[in-house]
Amino acid sequence: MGETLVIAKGLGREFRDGNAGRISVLRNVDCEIASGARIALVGPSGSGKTTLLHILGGLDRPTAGIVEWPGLGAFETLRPRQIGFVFQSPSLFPALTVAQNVGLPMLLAGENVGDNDVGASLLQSFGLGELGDKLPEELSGGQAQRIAMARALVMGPKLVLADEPTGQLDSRTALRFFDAVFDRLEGTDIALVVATHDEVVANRMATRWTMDHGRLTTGHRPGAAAA
Ligand SMILES: Nc1ncnc2c1ncn2[C@@H]1O[C@H](COP(=O)(O)OP(=O)(O)OP(=O)(O)O)[C@@H](O)[C@H]1O
Repeated sequence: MGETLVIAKGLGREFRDGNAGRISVLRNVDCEIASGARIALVGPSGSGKTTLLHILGGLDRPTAGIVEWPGLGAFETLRPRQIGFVFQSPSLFPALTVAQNVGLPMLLAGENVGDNDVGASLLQSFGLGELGDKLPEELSGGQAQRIAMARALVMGPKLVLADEPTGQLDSRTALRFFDAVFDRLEGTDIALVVATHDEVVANRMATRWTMDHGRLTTGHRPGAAAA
């Protein structure tokens, strides 16, 4: 077991609904992410997966329970340096080229982007090396998602939280993409949590978390291919 990066206990998240009532989206969720983890987060639409990822990434606050980042330092420095986040919709900036989108976290962190060799090599290993000069409007949805993953990895974070990063790819292409992602992660301690509806992708991860009506069951899959 690696270093504990994130730990959550008794998480609850309520939202107001349209009728001035409240809906409970997360209920008493306990979970922990260790360095090097490969976790698939599965569950039906609306079960609370995105909400959990946002809280684990410090993008949203729980209404009950606690979340802490013992292995990732101060809250203010979590992103983009410690946590790379892939949003369900890839959210690339339309006026920036693919290469500029991938390099954006470095720019925001005050780093010298220069030729951005890391970004270029990420694009290359994801089979997107030819797209650096393209604008987002010229991409397919699946390409945009993979570029968002490259952007999440460019700072060398300790944790990547990815919300349906292959939702617009067929299972075979998604698996090939994850092979490339695992190759990039080989020899690093980077932890990966992927929300997915794709069983083929989920089975590639060592650990499965299952969300059902806001309740989370965590479990290890001893026979899984990835560590
Ligand atoms: N800001 C919000 N205000 C009110 N309700 C919300 C808000 N965000 C999410 N919800 C509700 O919380 C529930 C869980 O949403 P969430 O996006 O976390 O589910 P999900 O499992 O990621 O779904 P999907 O697989 O379709 O992406 C849904 O019923 C959703 O409508």
